[in-house]
Amino acid sequence: MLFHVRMDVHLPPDLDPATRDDLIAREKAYSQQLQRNGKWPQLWRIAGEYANFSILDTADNEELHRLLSGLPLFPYLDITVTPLATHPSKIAEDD
Ligand SMILES: O=C(O)CC1=CCC(=O)O1
Repeated sequence: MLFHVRMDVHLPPDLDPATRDDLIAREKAYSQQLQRNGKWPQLWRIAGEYANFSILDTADNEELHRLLSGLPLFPYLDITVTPLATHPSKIAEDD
């Protein structure tokens, strides 16, 4: 199942710099592992914002929730999820 996910990052301005760096490093490692195993096929920075648009590909809503709630930055994210369905006008890859 494909999901469009928007994540807005809201780190407290007074967060200890070492804690901030550690969170961001762990977030990167976590997301890159999911990219490598195909669960997170698209990750885009929204230009001009500390936010991203992502496509996640999970077996079901429960797996999506598990992956998102495991993000190291999860306590600092506003997350908006949109389920995706195939558009009837989309051409096949080989058309
Ligand atoms: O958009 C961000 O910076 C938050 C984030 C999600 C995956 C990642 O590596 O960073």
